[in-house]
Amino acid sequence: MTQPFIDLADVTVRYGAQANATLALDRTNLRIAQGDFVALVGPSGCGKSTILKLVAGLLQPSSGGLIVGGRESPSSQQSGKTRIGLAFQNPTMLPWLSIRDNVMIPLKIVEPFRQHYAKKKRGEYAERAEALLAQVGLKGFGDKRPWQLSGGMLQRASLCRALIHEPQLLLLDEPFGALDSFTREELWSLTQQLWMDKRPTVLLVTHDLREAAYLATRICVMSSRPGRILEDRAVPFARPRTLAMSYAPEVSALVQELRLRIAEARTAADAAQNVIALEERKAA
Ligand SMILES: Nc1ncnc2c1ncn2[C@@H]1O[C@H](COP(=O)(O)OP(=O)(O)OP(=O)(O)O)[C@@H](O)[C@H]1O
Repeated sequence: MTQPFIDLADVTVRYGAQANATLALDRTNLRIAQGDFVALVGPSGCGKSTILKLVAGLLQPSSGGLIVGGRESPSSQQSGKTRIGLAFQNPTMLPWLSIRDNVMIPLKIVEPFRQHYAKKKRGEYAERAEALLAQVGLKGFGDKRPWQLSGGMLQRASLCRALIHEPQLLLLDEPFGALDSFTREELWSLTQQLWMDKRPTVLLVTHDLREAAYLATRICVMSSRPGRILEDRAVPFARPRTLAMSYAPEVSALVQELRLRIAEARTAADAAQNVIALEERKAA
């Protein structure tokens, strides 16, 4: 890989005061090239969202080096230089705004869009929001309020909001986790389409291994906390991938291998925890 777009070099993150800090990441390394689609999977609490927060500039590493968008260590001010789109499991929409205005929020905040927002661009931006809403199947819903939409529709709108400012980097934290399986699979296709159109760099946190195999070009499996990348797998399947392909034997085999790897990581962590508990009981 030439200059990576994202580079975590021996990154350690501790939460809380030194005496009883939680070690979330321990000398974690992860390099991602521009335009790549990387899925982070691993046991619950292993530090996946912590990596997303670091990359978003919401959190600083306790030690180690961090490059985002080719620049070092993004603070919340610096991360403004890389346009970032975010979508989470529960899309938070401002209830007093229409869906269109919710989708347009990044354009009110992120430069260079912000300086044009109040002037002539307002109408142009509204058209852009409408076009994106139509692309995700929400044509005609721009005037509705968030409470008038289903969970799946809100998640589609939240993807539009994440993409409206044409981010170079898209951070997705279990964005489809709360949806029924039909809606989830529809949104996988949509996400693949949106990624293929604009090719942002994507970092997806998910517990769904079939989702990771369908969407990602690489899947990184993390160890139990403190998290490290245990395995970095290329996902070689041709694009555009279809839902039928996600049930193909080679995809199922990959999913099964990843499942076993995560189960091993959890068992190793449980065993280590038992040893610590035994030592503590002996010492007491
Ligand atoms: N603000 C915080 N203060 C203290 N501990 C935290 C904080 N945020 C996260 N942690 C702890 O750090 C560890 C990693 O958390 P993180 O949310 O990154 O894990 P995760 O892999 O995303 O979990 P999940 O899959 O359950 O969403 C967990 O043990 C968590 O309890």
